[in-house]
Amino acid sequence: MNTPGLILRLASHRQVTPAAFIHKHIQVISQLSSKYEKDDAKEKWLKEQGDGGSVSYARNGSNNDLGLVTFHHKQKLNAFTGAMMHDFSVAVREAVKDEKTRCVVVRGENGNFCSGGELNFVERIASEEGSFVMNTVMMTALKKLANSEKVSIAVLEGSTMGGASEIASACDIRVAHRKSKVGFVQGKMGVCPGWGGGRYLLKTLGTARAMEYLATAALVRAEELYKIGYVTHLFDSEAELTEYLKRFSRLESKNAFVAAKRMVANYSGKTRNPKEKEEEERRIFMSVWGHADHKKSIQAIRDNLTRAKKEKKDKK
Ligand SMILES: CC[C@H](C(=O)O)C(=O)SCCNC(=O)CCNC(=O)[C@H](O)C(C)(C)COP(=O)(O)OP(=O)(O)OC[C@H]1O[C@@H](n2cnc3c(N)ncnc32)[C@H](O)[C@@H]1OP(=O)(O)O
Repeated sequence: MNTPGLILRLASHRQVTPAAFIHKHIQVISQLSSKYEKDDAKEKWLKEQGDGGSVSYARNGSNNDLGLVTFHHKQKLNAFTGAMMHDFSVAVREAVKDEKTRCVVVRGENGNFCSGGELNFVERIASEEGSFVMNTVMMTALKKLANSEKVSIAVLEGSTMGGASEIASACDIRVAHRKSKVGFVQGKMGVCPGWGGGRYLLKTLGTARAMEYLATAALVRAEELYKIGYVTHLFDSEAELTEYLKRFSRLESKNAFVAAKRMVANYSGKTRNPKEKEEEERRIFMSVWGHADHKKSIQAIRDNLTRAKKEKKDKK
């Protein structure tokens, strides 16, 4: 069956959850939570669903500050299968604990990010158990990525569809090929964000635009997303993207780099009351102020000023 036909068939499964079913879902969730107590049982179940494709983690050879999480399923525009959701969780764990890197770049192979859930896999796991396992595993992976001390950068190319927009939104930064598009199309399949990315869609788009895009299954061009700040950089070539990514190696002090990420996360990620956020901000600041890097940087700036002043004097 071709893609549109399969999407229509899946959409006909749409089931609005009337209030009466809420109780059933609460019961079902508690039964499934005991059945799949450990995360690895859920990841194993997804791996067993197979269906091709993989996700890898590797350090970026030319720029060791960057760790690369790559989706491999080019014949289906990197659509995510169960095996890929399993691999994504493993790759994110490896990426966030890699002591050599500062950033995690998330990208699809072959010039395409990801076209969402792989339709045959999605159809096969269209059950309460499937929704619980997929949602829990992907939510855990996205939270790990968003809350890590690494700066995460999604490189959007070709199509980013449905659940893939949730991965992109969970990253700190989104850069996009000028001709790429993002489809907030979960509703077209009769569902809503289900990869645990709902909170990140709101955080990055704002309530009104998230509502508009999700309610209309909007397919949005990168240039529009750049205008609203969802995408912070547009690129037209691989060389330009490589140059852009080098910017994340400029800060000599890794301490200061991590503090910047923690400062941003403090006010955006966790739900804390303002007083706790201020105390966390102070703790973050005090972790870098007076640090060896701080003193070294003061001396470096002083040396630069002296050198610039001398050059100006010599020119006269
Ligand atoms: C809760 C989240 C939810 C979930 O988990 O399921 C979602 O992610 S909902 C979103 C699901 N994804 C989609 O609805 C996207 C479906 N694909 C398309 O709309 C188009 O493929 C598009 C716009 C991404 C690209 O169109 P284009 O014309 O450039 O390429 P083709 O359509 O010819 O696709 C090439 C090739 O890839 C196969 N393909 C693409 N997307 C999927 C997919 N999601 N699952 C399985 N296979 C996919 C497509 O069938 C073509 O294969 P071929 O064998 O050449 O026909």
